[in-house]
Amino acid sequence: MESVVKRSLLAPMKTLQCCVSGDKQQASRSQGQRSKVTRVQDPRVLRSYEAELQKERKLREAMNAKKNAERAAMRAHFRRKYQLSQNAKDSAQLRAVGGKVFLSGDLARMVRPDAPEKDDGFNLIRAFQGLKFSGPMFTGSKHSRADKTTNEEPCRVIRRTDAQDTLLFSSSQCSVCEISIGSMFSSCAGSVCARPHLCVRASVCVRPLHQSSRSAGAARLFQEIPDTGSNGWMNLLRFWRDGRFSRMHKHMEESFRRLGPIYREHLGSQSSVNIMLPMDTGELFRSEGLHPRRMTLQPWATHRETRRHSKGVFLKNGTEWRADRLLLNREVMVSSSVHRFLPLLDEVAQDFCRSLRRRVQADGFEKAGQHTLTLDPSPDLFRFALEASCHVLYGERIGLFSSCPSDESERFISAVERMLATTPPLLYLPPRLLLRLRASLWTTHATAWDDIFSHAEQRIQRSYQRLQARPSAAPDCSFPGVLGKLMEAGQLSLELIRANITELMAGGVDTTAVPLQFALFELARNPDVQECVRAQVLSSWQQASGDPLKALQGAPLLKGTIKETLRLYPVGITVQRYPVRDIVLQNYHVPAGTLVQVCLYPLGRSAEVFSRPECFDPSRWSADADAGSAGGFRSLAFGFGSRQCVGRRIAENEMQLLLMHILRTFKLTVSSTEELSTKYTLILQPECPPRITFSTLTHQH
Ligand code: HEM
Repeated sequence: MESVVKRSLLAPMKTLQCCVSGDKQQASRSQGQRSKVTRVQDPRVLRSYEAELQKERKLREAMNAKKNAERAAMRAHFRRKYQLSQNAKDSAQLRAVGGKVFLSGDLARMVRPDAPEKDDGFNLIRAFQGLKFSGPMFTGSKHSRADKTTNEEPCRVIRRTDAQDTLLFSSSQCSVCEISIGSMFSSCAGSVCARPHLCVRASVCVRPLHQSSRSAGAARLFQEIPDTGSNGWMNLLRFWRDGRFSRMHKHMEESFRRLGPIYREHLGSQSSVNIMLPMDTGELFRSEGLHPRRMTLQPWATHRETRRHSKGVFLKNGTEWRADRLLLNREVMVSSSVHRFLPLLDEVAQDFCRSLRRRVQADGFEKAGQHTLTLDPSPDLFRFALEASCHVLYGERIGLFSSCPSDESERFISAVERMLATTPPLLYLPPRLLLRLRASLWTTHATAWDDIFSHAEQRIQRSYQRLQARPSAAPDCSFPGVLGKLMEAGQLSLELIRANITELMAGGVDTTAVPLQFALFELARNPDVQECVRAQVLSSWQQASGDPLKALQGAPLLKGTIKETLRLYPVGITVQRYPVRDIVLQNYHVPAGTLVQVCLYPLGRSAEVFSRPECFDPSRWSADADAGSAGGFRSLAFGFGSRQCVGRRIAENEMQLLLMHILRTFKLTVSSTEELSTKYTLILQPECPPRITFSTLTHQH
């Protein structure tokens, strides 16, 4: 019997081997042999084995196709994310499995990091996931007007009903996968489904992450959300009359106290839904779409349009924004770029401290070898921030710590201040009215921007000439600044480089100089905290042997100090988004396209979100302490997702490095530990800059 089986199997096995190895000669040889063998074998036995082999082959092919499709789906996902052209092979591999790909746990998590565990890291993969996980199609709700206008249709990832850790890639209209599988879903009524693993509605029923979406059926009407007054123009008049713009953050805090965790506000031409709780922010974040949009700063946009300047990432939207943003990320957000500019920031921070030390020694009073001087550090901090920005962006120092800094720089600093202060009152007027409004407010605003542009223009010209003059034969390896890198890359037109660099300049000075004032004040009025941070800084600095990156990594309390400062004094008091699908917040239905603002000032001071919110405690952000807390969406000063602050890495490192060197050099004290009054001028700042006492440490470390 054994010999019969062996003989009958031998030929087909050989044929198969030859097919796999591509050995034609051997294949034809074995064909010959087979004809010999089959002549002597029972054809029924042979057919049955051949059928078995055929089945096996099909199974293997199906498994291979599945694996290929899995890889193709991942490749397609990243291609779309990084805006690379699609690949026909990937599409074919996806088509081979009918557009269905079940991703295993790790891969699924890569494309769908539902709830960001950490809210402070920039992760290209996470930030540009660009995937929608639910939407009207999935929740069964009707498409809203705004939904129809949106032309984004990213891949959909749906949680399966029958598997805990598996995701189904579907692609009904997906431009990546190019496969139409609409029919797969259309026949299903949802409740009784022959193919529950393919049923969209069934998937939604078990989505565990969108608590609020689950209650969508019972959600209350949008109009039922409490508001602060239904007439936007009356409200705007009241704001102007009472000068309430400068107390916007307090107004928000008070409105939440009065109306609960969600309310609507109508101001002039703008209406918004205001929220603050992390669970609502999470829901908003998940619905921001591939091209997240913020509220347009209309006065800024009108300036660009009337002066015929291009817009940079701050003012752009859609695919244009994304294209510029990906190029900027490469130069300022990814870790290789941080390595490039960190030494430049460190150099400026060290120079600042040396110059301040000289001044304290020269002008302060001395006791037992310790020099002490009380001063308002804000003008110096503005100069520091400008010097640091220019060094990173243009690759050149502008000498602001010298005894007579240039008028040009002082003019720039004052222009940014004027531009910021005149923005909020102009923010809620329609653009046409802005243009007609030849009032001094608009003129002040527009000319402030003109000054900012002309400063940037001069710097750009200078850097351009410097780059041109670099000998091409022996290329200078030094970092040419972000501007130089963008020029070298040659992917953005000069006009777009100018637009973006000007925005980076305008956005990069006050935003860091002001939190530094608050940080110094809080460290000075919390001496125990100051000592803790200093102890960590000194030990880390010693171990890092002058390497700024290592020094920062070894002193996480510095990062905690910045996060804690921005919790209490967020530079921008809101982060705004227009959800691309209908969502449910606090059990109210919020249609797609509604302006939703996360109010950071009330969030940072909420006892519901932070324990002892009034305490300045950098250690609350340490990994251990944070792990026990309610999770993400609590530290949002830089915004979130792919549209988060593009200058974040510059800002964080710049501020941490300066604090590090100040703590190594000085002891900080304040005469009064009273709360600082704050005002809102597009950014949150102290009403009166705090005076800080700097005392030199006897042994500088
Ligand atoms: C403590 C310092 C800073 C804070 C708190 C801050 C905060 C923010 C916030 C909240 C946003 C909106 C993000 C969102 O919508 O999710 C933003 C956007 C932006 N920031 Fe910052 N920022 C800071 C420093 C900087 C610096 C130093 C620069 C330039 C070097 C900069 C340039 C920008 C730009 C260009 C955008 C627009 C990004 C986009 O729309 O793609 N910021 N910033």
